[in-house]
Amino acid sequence: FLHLEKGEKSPDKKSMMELPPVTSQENGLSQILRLVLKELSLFYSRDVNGVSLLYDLLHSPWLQALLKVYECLQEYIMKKPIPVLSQAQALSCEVVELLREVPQSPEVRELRQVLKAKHFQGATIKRHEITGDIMVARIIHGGLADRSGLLYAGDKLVEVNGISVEGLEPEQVIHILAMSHGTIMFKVVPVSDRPINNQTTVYVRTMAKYCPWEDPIIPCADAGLPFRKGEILQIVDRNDSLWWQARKVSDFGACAGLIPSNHLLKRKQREFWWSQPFQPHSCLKSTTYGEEFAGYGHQFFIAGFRRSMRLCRRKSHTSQLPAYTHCYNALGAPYEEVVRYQRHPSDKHRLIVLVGPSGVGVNELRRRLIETDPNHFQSAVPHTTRSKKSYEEDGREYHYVSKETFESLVYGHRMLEYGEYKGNLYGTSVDAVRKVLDEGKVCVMDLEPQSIQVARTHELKPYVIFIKPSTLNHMRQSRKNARIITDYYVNIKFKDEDLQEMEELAKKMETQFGQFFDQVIVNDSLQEACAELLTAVQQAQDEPQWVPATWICSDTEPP
Ligand SMILES: Nc1ncnc2c1ncn2[C@@H]1O[C@H](COP(=O)(O)OP(=O)(O)OP(=O)(O)O)[C@@H](O)[C@H]1O
Repeated sequence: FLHLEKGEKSPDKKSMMELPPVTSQENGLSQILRLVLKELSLFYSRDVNGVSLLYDLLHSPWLQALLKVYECLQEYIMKKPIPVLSQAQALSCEVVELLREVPQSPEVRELRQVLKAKHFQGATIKRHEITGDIMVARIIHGGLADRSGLLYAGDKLVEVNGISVEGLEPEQVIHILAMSHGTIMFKVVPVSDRPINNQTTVYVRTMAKYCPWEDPIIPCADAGLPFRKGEILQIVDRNDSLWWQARKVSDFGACAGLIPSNHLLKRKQREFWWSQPFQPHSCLKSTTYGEEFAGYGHQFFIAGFRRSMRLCRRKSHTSQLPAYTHCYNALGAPYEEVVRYQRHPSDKHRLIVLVGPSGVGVNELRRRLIETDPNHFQSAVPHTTRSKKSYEEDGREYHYVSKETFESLVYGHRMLEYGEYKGNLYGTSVDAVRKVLDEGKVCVMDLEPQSIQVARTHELKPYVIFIKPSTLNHMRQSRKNARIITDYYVNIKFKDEDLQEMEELAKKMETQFGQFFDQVIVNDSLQEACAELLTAVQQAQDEPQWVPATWICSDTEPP
């Protein structure tokens, strides 16, 4: 289907010798076929056994098309050295007409689409700024042109299907291609220095979303690769400093598409990315906080299930504090280089972080996970500046520290997350998490999404699971008997607006922090969500996962 003619090169003499002798058009196979069909038609009406079958077979359009193509190719060989493009064009039209009535196989349909795609055969064209020539701007990795190995970026386009492209606008050339049926022939003058792509491929996680059709500066939107936040891309070509080529690891069969380079995307980000500030959850706005909750009413005590921790998060002033500034720095990198990592059985476990809007069931799921095997799963013991109660034990419910000690932990960046509640400070330290991991256990904690960045370190290698609410209708059913934990004394039923708020907040969290989520679990049926959580946690520990390259090799440069 794709014929590429390069410059003025004559046909290969050796291949000519090996071909059967030339048949002239008049005595050609089509002529013989016509005669045979004429003979057969005489017997057709007499109902001679098998004649109708033979007639239909020889009369089929595909056989006639095949003969036509064969004869025409013989003709081209005769008229050496230059193939006759006008004839080729006429031939392709005739053959297409012949085959038009024949139902097409899916493969033929697909091929037609490829051939008619706006970035023809996986290449883009542009007008040379100085000479005005139509040039091949880039070859799309894995596309038809790339696989043919015949077209290169920088080749000058001279003719398309016999029509000179001199003086034409690139759009007009595309129009000719779009109007062409079947075979498309290009006449090109090859670029003198063919580029060699000797770059190593790099894998990245996208930290922003991108839609080529909404990008006014992309050279060819049809050749663009749209992506969501958090997708893993394989970057296959970085020759152009502004436009790279990449493909999704989730769709390896597809050919590559254009994506803005790191440099370009950063520039764009400065213009319009992350313009919406994160809205903190307001579910508890009108709640009067009571006494903090201890023990959570369960048979055994699990550290880290402090209601005060969750309540103070919502009132926290964390974004003003130094520990949280990393978050904004990291958002500046549009692509994060990633590598495949599988924890060695002798390595420490990865930290499991659960994230979700208030009331979605983060703590319920965490508690149930720990209950499945309390010797294997554990929470980290938080710190607090409030005084110890008579029934409490230092290092079990909390680490009880002075305000000065707590603040020194904060300013020393030792706190993963912290906040103030009723005049006391509460927080979880890196050391508390490390203690669980050092004991060979899996540390499971919940974090506000703004704090994920702080936990994303080479040491903790957090695996982040987003707990997502199901649809409103489902939640109205499933949360009938559930209680929102807002206060020590009053556990109120979920109202419709609480559920709506949960849904809205979940959307915002996904939009703003979705790039950090390794897994998303919809908490519809508690039992199913628990089973999914257990599987996800096991996969995080025992199966290969994409992690930032800096966690594995500390000297990795950003792509
Ligand atoms: N899938 C579910 N089906 C029914 N009830 C659920 C489900 N998930 C959680 N719940 C209930 O919803 C209530 C709130 O859950 P939970 O306390 O775990 O929320 P949370 O995400 O930790 O939010 P917060 O931090 O505000 O407490 C609890 O009563 C819990 O038992």
